[in-house]
Amino acid sequence: MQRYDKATVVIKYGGHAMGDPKLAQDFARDVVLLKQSGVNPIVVHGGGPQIARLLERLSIKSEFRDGLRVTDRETVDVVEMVLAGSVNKEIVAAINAHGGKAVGISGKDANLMRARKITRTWRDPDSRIEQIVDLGFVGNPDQVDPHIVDVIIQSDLIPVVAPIAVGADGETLNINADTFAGALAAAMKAKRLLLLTDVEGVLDKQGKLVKALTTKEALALIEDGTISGGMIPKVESCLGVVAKGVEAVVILNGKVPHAVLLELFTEHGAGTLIERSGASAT
Ligand SMILES: Nc1ncnc2c1ncn2[C@@H]1O[C@H](COP(=O)(O)OP(=O)(O)O)[C@@H](O)[C@H]1O
Ligand SMILES: CC(=O)N[C@@H](CCC(=O)OP(=O)(O)O)C(=O)O
Repeated sequence: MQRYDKATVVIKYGGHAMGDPKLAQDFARDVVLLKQSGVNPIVVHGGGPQIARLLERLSIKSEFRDGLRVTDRETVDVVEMVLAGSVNKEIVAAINAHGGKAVGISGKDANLMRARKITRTWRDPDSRIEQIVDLGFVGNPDQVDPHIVDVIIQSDLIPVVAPIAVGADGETLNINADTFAGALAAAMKAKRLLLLTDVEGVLDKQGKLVKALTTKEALALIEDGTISGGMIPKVESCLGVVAKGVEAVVILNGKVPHAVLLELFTEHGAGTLIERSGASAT
C-alpha cells in the first residue's frame, strides 16, 4: 500500500459532490483526519450548481461550451461572489467545525494563479461544424506561484482554494475547478490529485466504469463523444497533470461516503486512475 506521510494530496471537491449536507460533513471530517495522519491535503473546490442557482435568482442566463461556462462581465462577478465567498467559507467552516484549521483563499491571493483568457474551438454536436467561441472572462492557468499555499501548509493549516485567477490586465478570470486543481497539483508536485465528482469515474459507451485510462484512450473517448460536458475539462486536466510529473490522478465519486479515505488507504482504490506511464500508483 502507498504511504502518504507528509505527501501533498490535492483534492478537487466538485459542486455536485457537495450537494448533500451529510456527505459534506463527512468530507470535512476526512480532510481533518488526513491532516492528523500526516498527509498535507489541499482542497480546491468547484461550485457550478451553486453559481447556477444564484444566476437563476438574478435572472442571468448562462451557457456552457465543452464544460466551460461562457462568462460575461456580469456573470464573472457572480462567479467570484459564489466561489470565493459563500462556497469557500462554507467548506472552511465545515473543516474547522471538525477540529481542523482551514484557511480559505482564491487564486488571486498572493498571485497564486495568473491566467490567460481563452477562446476555444467548439464542435456543434449536431452539425459537427467547428466554431471559434469567445468564452468571455474564462482563463487557463498561465503562471502558478504556490508560495502562499506552502506558507499555509507550513503553518500546519489546511488551504481551501477557490478557482478564481487574475488575468494579464488585472481582470478576474473564471477557471474551471478541475483545470485549476490540476495546475496547482503540478506546481506543488503533489503525490496525488483526486477529482471528486458525482459519477463513479469515466464511463464507457455502455455506462461501465473505466478503471484505468491511458492518454491515448482518453483522447479517443473525447474525440468520439463518449466523454462530453464537464468530463472533458476533468480528463484534459488529468492528462496535463500526469505529463507534468504528478504520479497519478483519480476521478472518483464524491457521493460515496469517505471516498477520499477509501481511495488513499485501501488496496482496491476507487474510480478511474490516470497515471504517468511507468509510474506504479497502486
Ligand atoms: N464518459 C463519461 N463518464 C462519466 N461522466 C461523464 C462522461 N461524459 C460526460 N459526463 C458527465 O460529466 C459529469 C461530471 O462533470 P461535472 O458536471 O462538471 O462535475 P463536477 O461538478 O463534479 O466537476 C457527469 O455527471 C456526467 O454527466
Ligand atoms: C470556466 C468554468 O466553467 N468555471 C466553473 C467554475 C466552477 C466549477 O468548475 O465548478 P464544478 O467543479 O462544480 O463544476 C463554472 O463557472 O461553473
